[in-house]
Amino acid sequence: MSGAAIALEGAAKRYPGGRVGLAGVDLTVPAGSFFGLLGPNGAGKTTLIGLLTSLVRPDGGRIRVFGHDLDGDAVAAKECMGVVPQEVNFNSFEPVGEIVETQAAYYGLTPRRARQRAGEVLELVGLGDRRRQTAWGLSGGLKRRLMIARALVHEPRLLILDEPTAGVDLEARHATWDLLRGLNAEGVTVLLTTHYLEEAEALCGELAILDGGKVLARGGTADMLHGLRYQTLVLELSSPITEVPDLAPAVARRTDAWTLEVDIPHDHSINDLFARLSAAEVRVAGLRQKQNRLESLFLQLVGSE
Ligand SMILES: Nc1ncnc2c1ncn2[C@@H]1O[C@H](COP(=O)(O)OP(=O)(O)OP(=O)(O)O)[C@@H](O)[C@H]1O
Repeated sequence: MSGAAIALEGAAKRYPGGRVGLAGVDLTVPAGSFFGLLGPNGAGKTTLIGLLTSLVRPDGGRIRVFGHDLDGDAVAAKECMGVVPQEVNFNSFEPVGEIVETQAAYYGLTPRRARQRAGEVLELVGLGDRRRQTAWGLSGGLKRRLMIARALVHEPRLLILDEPTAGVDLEARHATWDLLRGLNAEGVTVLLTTHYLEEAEALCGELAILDGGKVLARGGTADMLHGLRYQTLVLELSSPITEVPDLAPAVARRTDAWTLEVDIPHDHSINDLFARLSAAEVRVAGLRQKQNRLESLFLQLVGSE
């Protein structure tokens, strides 16, 4: 598949009170890609999704979905996309099957086709046997999956998910990852926002990093993460030191007699660091990461602006 699933040109949003949601963003999401939007709180990710789904009115710019302009051809654009919002937004007292069938009716499916299609998508997300239950009893992870099933009912070519695994347990997260990978392998373009770097790394072939309503960086995930030059570890020592050991290529700083901060290059192994510490007779009682990798990535990008 070629061409753009999403093309933003100068997409801008300023909220009442002056807060910048998006500051004139140009961004292309290729058809068939698995694309991640990353950024700290307030970066503009939800605003971007809001503009795509017409929940937020733009102040300027042009947005096209598979070539359909959201301004003039919104119905065609919306038929191409399925949306999974951040918050659960179905009636939990309704049966699972009806939640999906009602959505199908919005897209003009006949009742018979809606029932059939609901069965297919519920089966796909692992809720085939819950059709007659109310959504009330579903776990947080299964509620998200129900929203994915609902978003897929009209067979969209583009699936947009706002933090699809926020707050769900590890097992449910991995099940959702497998589901999304499968959809993408079948040709569905996937755009998601996430706070989890490991989620972006596990799923997304391409990333855009947003901050302050602007795209700070965009590229292939592997290339972007290669830009993470080092990670910083804080080592608590079991005996005090007076001199900073030479741990090259890692670089150590003494915070106090019992604490070392060590910058290790991303391609350097922790085992090697420990071998060097041991050779320097530095004994380590505990270790933690000073920043997580996502924070480091933001800091490096903001620092290099
Ligand atoms: N309805 C609103 N009214 C006023 N300001 C808003 C509104 N929605 C968002 N903003 C502001 O716009 C900026 C971008 O917010 P947005 O929610 O798009 O960021 P985000 O990257 O999705 O953040 P999060 O990860 O916390 O969801 C922030 O400064 C936010 O405070």
